Amino acid sequence: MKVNEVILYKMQMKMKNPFTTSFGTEQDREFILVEAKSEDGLSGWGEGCATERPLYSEEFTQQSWFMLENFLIPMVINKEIGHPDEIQEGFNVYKRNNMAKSALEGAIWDLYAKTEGKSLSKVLGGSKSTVEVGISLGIEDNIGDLLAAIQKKTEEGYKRIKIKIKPGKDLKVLREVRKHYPDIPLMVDANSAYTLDDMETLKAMDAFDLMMIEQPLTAGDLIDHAKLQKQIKTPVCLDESIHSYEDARQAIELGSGKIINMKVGRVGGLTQAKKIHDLCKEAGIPLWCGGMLESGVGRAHNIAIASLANFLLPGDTASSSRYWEKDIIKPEVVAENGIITLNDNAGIGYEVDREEVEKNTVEKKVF
Ligand SMILES: O=C(O)CCC(=O)c1ccccc1C(=O)O
Ligand SMILES: [Mg+2]
Repeated sequence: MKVNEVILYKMQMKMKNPFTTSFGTEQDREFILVEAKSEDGLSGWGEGCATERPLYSEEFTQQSWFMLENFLIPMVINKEIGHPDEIQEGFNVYKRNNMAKSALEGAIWDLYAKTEGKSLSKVLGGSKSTVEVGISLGIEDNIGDLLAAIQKKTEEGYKRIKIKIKPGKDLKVLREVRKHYPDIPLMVDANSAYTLDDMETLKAMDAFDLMMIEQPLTAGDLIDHAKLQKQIKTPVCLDESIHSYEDARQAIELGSGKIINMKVGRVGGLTQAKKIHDLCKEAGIPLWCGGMLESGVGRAHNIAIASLANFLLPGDTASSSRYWEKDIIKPEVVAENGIITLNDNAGIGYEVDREEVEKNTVEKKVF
Protein backbone atom coordinates (compact mmCIF):
# COMPACT_ATOMS: atom_id res chain seq x y z
CA MET A 1 0.00 0.00 0.00
CA LYS A 2 1.18 3.52 -0.79
CA VAL A 3 -0.05 6.84 0.55
CA ASN A 4 0.37 9.32 -2.27
CA GLU A 5 -1.42 12.30 -0.78
CA VAL A 6 -2.08 13.57 2.73
CA ILE A 7 -4.41 16.44 3.55
CA LEU A 8 -4.39 18.24 6.90
CA TYR A 9 -7.50 20.06 8.07
CA LYS A 10 -7.44 22.37 11.06
CA MET A 11 -10.95 22.18 12.45
CA GLN A 12 -12.85 24.42 14.82
CA MET A 13 -16.16 23.11 16.07
CA LYS A 14 -18.30 24.59 18.80
CA MET A 15 -19.58 22.08 21.34
CA LYS A 16 -23.20 22.28 22.45
CA ASN A 17 -22.14 22.97 26.02
CA PRO A 18 -18.97 24.14 27.78
CA PHE A 19 -17.02 21.33 29.44
CA THR A 20 -15.13 22.11 32.67
CA THR A 21 -12.34 20.03 34.17
CA SER A 22 -9.85 20.84 36.93
CA PHE A 23 -7.58 22.38 34.27
CA GLY A 24 -10.10 24.66 32.58
CA THR A 25 -13.21 25.12 30.46
CA GLU A 26 -13.50 24.26 26.75
CA GLN A 27 -16.32 24.93 24.33
CA ASP A 28 -14.61 25.78 21.06
CA ARG A 29 -12.92 22.52 20.12
CA GLU A 30 -9.94 22.94 17.82
CA PHE A 31 -8.41 19.74 16.41
CA ILE A 32 -6.71 18.29 13.36
CA LEU A 33 -8.13 15.88 10.81
CA VAL A 34 -5.81 13.86 8.62
CA GLU A 35 -6.90 12.40 5.29
CA ALA A 36 -4.51 9.87 3.76
CA LYS A 37 -5.19 8.90 0.14
CA SER A 38 -3.98 5.80 -1.63
CA GLU A 39 -3.12 5.27 -5.29
CA ASP A 40 -6.44 3.53 -5.86
CA GLY A 41 -8.42 6.53 -4.69
CA LEU A 42 -9.37 5.40 -1.20
CA SER A 43 -9.28 7.84 1.74
CA GLY A 44 -8.35 7.01 5.32
CA TRP A 45 -9.16 9.40 8.13
CA GLY A 46 -7.49 10.14 11.45
CA GLU A 47 -8.08 12.72 14.18
CA GLY A 48 -5.55 14.51 16.34
CA CYS A 49 -6.95 14.89 19.85
CA ALA A 50 -4.57 17.67 20.92
CA THR A 51 -6.39 20.81 22.05
CA GLU A 52 -5.76 24.45 21.18
CA ARG A 53 -3.83 25.01 24.43
CA PRO A 54 -1.55 22.50 26.20
CA LEU A 55 -3.81 22.04 29.23
CA TYR A 56 -4.40 18.27 29.29
CA SER A 57 -0.84 17.43 28.25
CA GLU A 58 2.06 19.26 26.63
CA GLU A 59 0.58 18.83 23.16
CA PHE A 60 -1.47 21.44 21.30
CA THR A 61 -2.86 21.70 17.77
CA GLN A 62 -0.22 24.03 16.27
CA GLN A 63 2.52 21.76 17.58
CA SER A 64 0.82 18.70 16.09
CA TRP A 65 0.46 20.53 12.78
CA PHE A 66 4.17 21.40 12.79
CA MET A 67 5.15 17.82 13.64
CA LEU A 68 2.92 16.38 10.93
CA GLU A 69 4.00 18.85 8.28
CA ASN A 70 7.74 18.81 8.93
CA PHE A 71 8.51 15.37 10.33
CA LEU A 72 5.76 12.79 10.12
CA ILE A 73 4.06 13.19 6.74
CA PRO A 74 7.43 13.13 4.89
CA MET A 75 8.11 9.73 6.53
CA VAL A 76 5.07 8.04 4.98
CA ILE A 77 4.34 9.75 1.72
CA ASN A 78 5.01 7.62 -1.38
CA LYS A 79 6.63 4.89 0.75
CA GLU A 80 5.59 1.26 0.46
CA ILE A 81 3.67 0.30 3.62
CA GLY A 82 3.12 -3.42 4.21
CA HIS A 83 1.14 -3.05 7.44
CA PRO A 84 0.27 -0.05 9.64
CA ASP A 85 2.22 -1.62 12.54
CA GLU A 86 5.38 -0.55 10.67
CA ILE A 87 4.50 3.15 10.95
CA GLN A 88 5.14 3.49 14.64
CA GLU A 89 8.68 2.16 14.53
CA GLY A 90 9.64 4.89 12.09
CA PHE A 91 7.82 7.62 14.03
CA ASN A 92 9.53 6.69 17.25
CA VAL A 93 12.84 8.23 16.20
CA TYR A 94 11.02 11.40 17.26
CA LYS A 95 10.23 11.77 20.94
CA ARG A 96 6.64 11.93 22.25
CA ASN A 97 4.21 14.06 20.22
CA ASN A 98 1.92 11.08 20.54
CA MET A 99 -1.26 12.83 19.48
CA ALA A 100 0.35 14.00 16.23
CA LYS A 101 1.69 10.50 15.52
CA SER A 102 -1.65 8.94 16.31
CA ALA A 103 -3.55 11.27 13.96
CA LEU A 104 -1.53 10.16 10.92
CA GLU A 105 -1.14 6.54 11.99
CA GLY A 106 -4.92 6.41 12.50
CA ALA A 107 -5.57 7.66 8.96
CA ILE A 108 -3.25 4.94 7.64
CA TRP A 109 -4.98 2.25 9.74
CA ASP A 110 -8.32 3.32 8.28
CA LEU A 111 -6.85 3.32 4.77
CA TYR A 112 -5.35 -0.14 5.35
CA ALA A 113 -8.67 -1.54 6.60
CA LYS A 114 -10.48 -0.05 3.59
CA THR A 115 -7.87 -1.51 1.24
CA GLU A 116 -8.46 -4.92 2.85
CA GLY A 117 -12.22 -4.41 2.70
CA LYS A 118 -12.51 -5.07 6.45
CA SER A 119 -13.68 -3.06 9.41
CA LEU A 120 -11.08 -1.28 11.51
CA SER A 121 -12.27 -3.31 14.48
CA LYS A 122 -11.57 -6.55 12.57
CA VAL A 123 -8.06 -5.60 11.47
CA LEU A 124 -7.24 -4.52 15.02
CA GLY A 125 -8.34 -7.89 16.35
CA GLY A 126 -11.54 -6.68 18.00
CA SER A 127 -13.79 -9.44 19.28
CA LYS A 128 -16.88 -7.57 20.46
CA SER A 129 -19.73 -6.37 18.27
CA THR A 130 -21.03 -3.93 20.86
CA VAL A 131 -19.32 -1.60 23.32
CA GLU A 132 -20.69 -0.20 26.56
CA VAL A 133 -20.51 3.52 27.16
CA GLY A 134 -20.71 5.87 30.10
CA ILE A 135 -20.81 9.63 30.27
CA SER A 136 -18.26 12.14 31.52
CA LEU A 137 -19.84 15.17 33.20
CA GLY A 138 -17.88 18.38 33.69
CA ILE A 139 -17.60 20.43 36.88
CA GLU A 140 -20.69 22.57 37.48
CA ASP A 141 -20.90 25.73 39.61
CA ASN A 142 -24.33 24.70 40.69
CA ILE A 143 -24.94 21.24 42.17
CA GLY A 144 -28.52 21.33 40.90
CA ASP A 145 -27.22 21.45 37.32
CA LEU A 146 -25.02 18.43 37.94
CA LEU A 147 -27.88 16.45 39.49
CA ALA A 148 -30.12 17.33 36.54
CA ALA A 149 -27.43 16.12 34.12
CA ILE A 150 -27.03 12.86 36.05
CA GLN A 151 -30.80 12.34 35.98
CA LYS A 152 -30.95 12.92 32.21
CA LYS A 153 -27.95 10.74 31.35
CA THR A 154 -29.11 7.93 33.63
CA GLU A 155 -32.50 8.00 31.88
CA GLU A 156 -30.71 7.87 28.50
CA GLY A 157 -29.18 4.61 29.66
CA TYR A 158 -25.48 5.45 30.01
CA LYS A 159 -23.78 2.62 31.84
CA ARG A 160 -21.88 4.73 34.33
CA ILE A 161 -21.57 8.33 35.39
CA LYS A 162 -18.17 9.99 35.66
CA ILE A 163 -17.97 13.34 37.36
CA LYS A 164 -15.04 15.69 37.21
CA ILE A 165 -13.68 16.83 40.57
CA LYS A 166 -11.05 19.24 41.90
CA PRO A 167 -10.06 20.38 45.40
CA GLY A 168 -13.06 22.12 46.93
CA LYS A 169 -15.44 20.48 44.44
CA ASP A 170 -15.18 16.91 45.66
CA LEU A 171 -16.55 15.43 48.89
CA LYS A 172 -19.47 17.84 49.17
CA VAL A 173 -20.45 17.10 45.59
CA LEU A 174 -20.14 13.34 46.12
CA ARG A 175 -22.22 13.46 49.28
CA GLU A 176 -24.97 15.26 47.41
CA VAL A 177 -24.82 12.93 44.40
CA ARG A 178 -24.91 9.80 46.55
CA LYS A 179 -27.82 11.22 48.59
CA HIS A 180 -29.92 11.37 45.41
CA TYR A 181 -28.38 8.42 43.55
CA PRO A 182 -27.19 5.87 46.11
CA ASP A 183 -26.85 3.03 43.59
CA ILE A 184 -25.68 4.37 40.22
CA PRO A 185 -22.31 3.15 38.90
CA LEU A 186 -20.25 6.26 39.71
CA MET A 187 -16.63 7.33 39.30
CA VAL A 188 -14.63 10.55 39.53
CA ASP A 189 -11.85 12.10 37.42
CA ALA A 190 -9.49 14.64 39.01
CA ASN A 191 -7.28 15.32 35.97
CA SER A 192 -4.15 15.46 38.18
CA ALA A 193 -5.53 18.05 40.61
CA TYR A 194 -4.35 16.48 43.90
CA THR A 195 -1.10 15.60 45.67
CA LEU A 196 -0.32 13.18 48.51
CA ASP A 197 -0.90 16.14 50.88
CA ASP A 198 -4.60 15.62 50.09
CA MET A 199 -4.52 12.06 51.48
CA GLU A 200 -7.37 12.69 53.93
CA THR A 201 -9.69 13.89 51.19
CA LEU A 202 -8.70 11.03 48.88
CA LYS A 203 -9.19 8.46 51.67
CA ALA A 204 -12.61 9.93 52.43
CA MET A 205 -13.68 9.05 48.89
CA ASP A 206 -13.68 5.37 49.88
CA ALA A 207 -17.04 6.05 51.55
CA PHE A 208 -18.83 6.65 48.22
CA ASP A 209 -18.57 3.24 46.59
CA LEU A 210 -16.83 4.62 43.51
CA MET A 211 -15.88 2.34 40.62
CA MET A 212 -12.56 4.20 40.50
CA ILE A 213 -10.74 7.50 40.97
CA GLU A 214 -9.20 8.57 37.66
CA GLN A 215 -5.82 10.33 37.65
CA PRO A 216 -5.92 11.90 41.10
CA LEU A 217 -2.22 12.90 41.14
CA THR A 218 0.31 14.61 38.87
CA ALA A 219 0.36 13.82 35.15
CA GLY A 220 3.16 11.36 34.45
CA ASP A 221 3.47 10.23 38.07
CA LEU A 222 3.58 6.51 38.87
CA ILE A 223 5.27 6.47 42.29
CA ASP A 224 2.88 8.61 44.30
CA HIS A 225 -0.09 6.86 42.69
CA ALA A 226 1.36 3.57 43.98
CA LYS A 227 1.64 5.04 47.48
CA LEU A 228 -1.94 6.28 47.25
CA GLN A 229 -3.35 2.99 45.97
CA LYS A 230 -1.87 1.21 49.01
CA GLN A 231 -3.84 3.52 51.32
CA ILE A 232 -7.24 3.56 49.64
CA LYS A 233 -9.71 0.84 48.70
CA THR A 234 -11.14 2.62 45.65
CA PRO A 235 -9.29 1.51 42.51
CA VAL A 236 -7.00 4.14 41.03
CA CYS A 237 -7.36 4.52 37.24
CA LEU A 238 -4.49 6.07 35.30
CA ASP A 239 -5.06 8.50 32.43
CA GLU A 240 -2.40 11.26 32.14
CA SER A 241 0.31 8.95 33.52
CA ILE A 242 0.29 6.42 30.67
CA HIS A 243 1.89 7.49 27.39
CA SER A 244 3.50 4.24 26.28
CA TYR A 245 3.85 0.49 26.71
CA GLU A 246 6.76 1.17 29.09
CA ASP A 247 4.62 3.44 31.26
CA ALA A 248 1.94 0.75 31.45
CA ARG A 249 4.49 -1.95 32.29
CA GLN A 250 6.02 0.17 35.06
CA ALA A 251 2.61 1.17 36.44
CA ILE A 252 1.62 -2.48 36.70
CA GLU A 253 4.93 -3.42 38.31
CA LEU A 254 4.70 -0.57 40.84
CA GLY A 255 0.99 -1.07 41.61
CA SER A 256 0.23 2.52 40.58
CA GLY A 257 -3.37 1.67 39.83
CA LYS A 258 -5.80 -1.14 39.10
CA ILE A 259 -7.40 0.18 35.90
CA ILE A 260 -6.15 2.07 32.84
CA ASN A 261 -8.05 4.58 30.72
CA MET A 262 -6.89 3.99 27.14
CA LYS A 263 -6.71 7.01 24.89
CA VAL A 264 -5.31 6.15 21.51
CA GLY A 265 -3.92 9.66 20.96
CA ARG A 266 -2.23 9.78 24.34
CA VAL A 267 -0.27 6.58 23.68
CA GLY A 268 0.76 7.45 20.11
CA GLY A 269 -1.68 5.43 18.04
CA LEU A 270 -3.52 2.18 17.53
CA THR A 271 -0.42 -0.03 17.27
CA GLN A 272 0.79 1.08 20.71
CA ALA A 273 -2.78 0.85 22.07
CA LYS A 274 -2.98 -2.79 20.96
CA LYS A 275 0.36 -3.59 22.63
CA ILE A 276 -0.77 -2.00 25.88
CA HIS A 277 -4.07 -3.83 25.59
CA ASP A 278 -2.33 -7.20 25.33
CA LEU A 279 -0.02 -6.41 28.24
CA CYS A 280 -2.91 -5.35 30.48
CA LYS A 281 -5.00 -8.37 29.49
CA GLU A 282 -2.13 -10.63 30.54
CA ALA A 283 -1.70 -8.73 33.82
CA GLY A 284 -5.41 -8.67 34.70
CA ILE A 285 -5.68 -4.88 34.42
CA PRO A 286 -9.03 -3.93 32.87
CA LEU A 287 -9.16 -1.11 30.34
CA TRP A 288 -11.80 1.29 29.17
CA CYS A 289 -11.69 3.72 26.30
CA GLY A 290 -11.27 7.37 27.25
CA GLY A 291 -12.38 10.36 25.22
CA MET A 292 -11.02 13.77 24.28
CA LEU A 293 -14.25 15.39 23.11
CA GLU A 294 -13.63 13.99 19.64
CA SER A 295 -15.52 14.53 16.45
CA GLY A 296 -17.01 11.50 14.72
CA VAL A 297 -13.70 10.50 13.14
CA GLY A 298 -11.85 10.11 16.44
CA ARG A 299 -14.97 8.62 18.02
CA ALA A 300 -15.12 5.92 15.34
CA HIS A 301 -11.49 5.02 16.04
CA ASN A 302 -12.28 4.87 19.76
CA ILE A 303 -15.20 2.53 19.18
CA ALA A 304 -13.02 0.23 17.07
CA ILE A 305 -10.29 -0.10 19.70
CA ALA A 306 -12.91 -0.53 22.44
CA SER A 307 -14.07 -3.71 20.67
CA LEU A 308 -10.91 -5.52 21.85
CA ALA A 309 -11.51 -8.11 24.55
CA ASN A 310 -9.87 -6.44 27.54
CA PHE A 311 -11.99 -3.27 27.30
CA LEU A 312 -14.05 -4.50 30.20
CA LEU A 313 -15.55 -1.26 31.53
CA PRO A 314 -17.84 1.35 29.92
CA GLY A 315 -15.90 4.01 27.98
CA ASP A 316 -16.20 7.77 27.39
CA THR A 317 -17.40 7.33 23.82
CA ALA A 318 -20.86 8.83 24.13
CA SER A 319 -23.26 9.65 21.26
CA SER A 320 -22.27 12.37 18.78
CA SER A 321 -25.27 14.39 19.94
CA ARG A 322 -23.82 14.69 23.45
CA TYR A 323 -21.17 17.00 21.97
CA TRP A 324 -22.27 18.37 18.60
CA GLU A 325 -25.26 19.99 16.94
CA LYS A 326 -24.10 18.17 13.81
CA ASP A 327 -21.21 15.71 13.67
CA ILE A 328 -18.93 15.31 10.64
CA ILE A 329 -19.78 11.66 10.00
CA LYS A 330 -22.78 9.86 8.52
CA PRO A 331 -24.51 8.28 10.29
CA GLU A 332 -23.66 9.89 13.63
CA VAL A 333 -22.58 7.73 16.56
CA VAL A 334 -25.59 6.71 18.62
CA ALA A 335 -25.45 4.95 21.96
CA GLU A 336 -28.71 3.20 22.63
CA ASN A 337 -29.30 2.40 26.25
CA GLY A 338 -25.56 2.88 26.79
CA ILE A 339 -24.57 0.49 24.02
CA ILE A 340 -22.96 1.23 20.66
CA THR A 341 -23.30 -1.49 18.03
CA LEU A 342 -20.39 -1.76 15.61
CA ASN A 343 -21.03 -2.18 11.90
CA ASP A 344 -19.10 -4.29 9.37
CA ASN A 345 -18.36 -1.48 6.91
CA ALA A 346 -14.78 -1.23 5.73
CA GLY A 347 -12.49 1.04 7.77
CA ILE A 348 -13.84 3.26 10.54
CA GLY A 349 -17.35 2.27 9.51
CA TYR A 350 -18.79 5.77 9.16
CA GLU A 351 -18.74 7.99 6.10
CA VAL A 352 -17.01 11.34 6.52
CA ASP A 353 -19.39 14.17 5.65
CA ARG A 354 -17.12 16.32 3.48
CA GLU A 355 -19.54 19.20 3.42
CA GLU A 356 -19.56 19.36 7.23
CA VAL A 357 -15.77 19.03 7.28
CA GLU A 358 -15.34 21.96 4.91
CA LYS A 359 -17.79 24.07 6.92
CA ASN A 360 -15.67 23.68 10.03
CA THR A 361 -12.22 23.89 8.41
CA VAL A 362 -10.18 27.00 9.20
CA GLU A 363 -6.95 25.87 7.51
CA LYS A 364 -6.14 23.16 5.00
CA LYS A 365 -2.93 21.94 3.44
CA VAL A 366 -2.30 19.28 0.81
CA PHE A 367 0.93 17.24 0.81
O1 LIG B 1 -16.51 12.64 26.74
C1 LIG B 1 -15.29 12.64 26.52
O2 LIG B 1 -14.81 12.75 25.38
C2 LIG B 1 -14.36 12.53 27.70
C3 LIG B 1 -14.28 13.79 28.46
C4 LIG B 1 -13.14 13.79 29.44
O3 LIG B 1 -13.27 13.26 30.50
C5 LIG B 1 -11.94 14.52 29.04
C6 LIG B 1 -12.09 15.52 28.10
C7 LIG B 1 -11.03 16.30 27.69
C8 LIG B 1 -9.79 16.07 28.23
C9 LIG B 1 -9.60 15.06 29.18
C10 LIG B 1 -10.66 14.26 29.56
C11 LIG B 1 -10.35 13.15 30.52
O4 LIG B 1 -10.77 12.00 30.38
O5 LIG B 1 -9.55 13.35 31.40
MG1 LIG C 1 -9.27 11.60 32.48
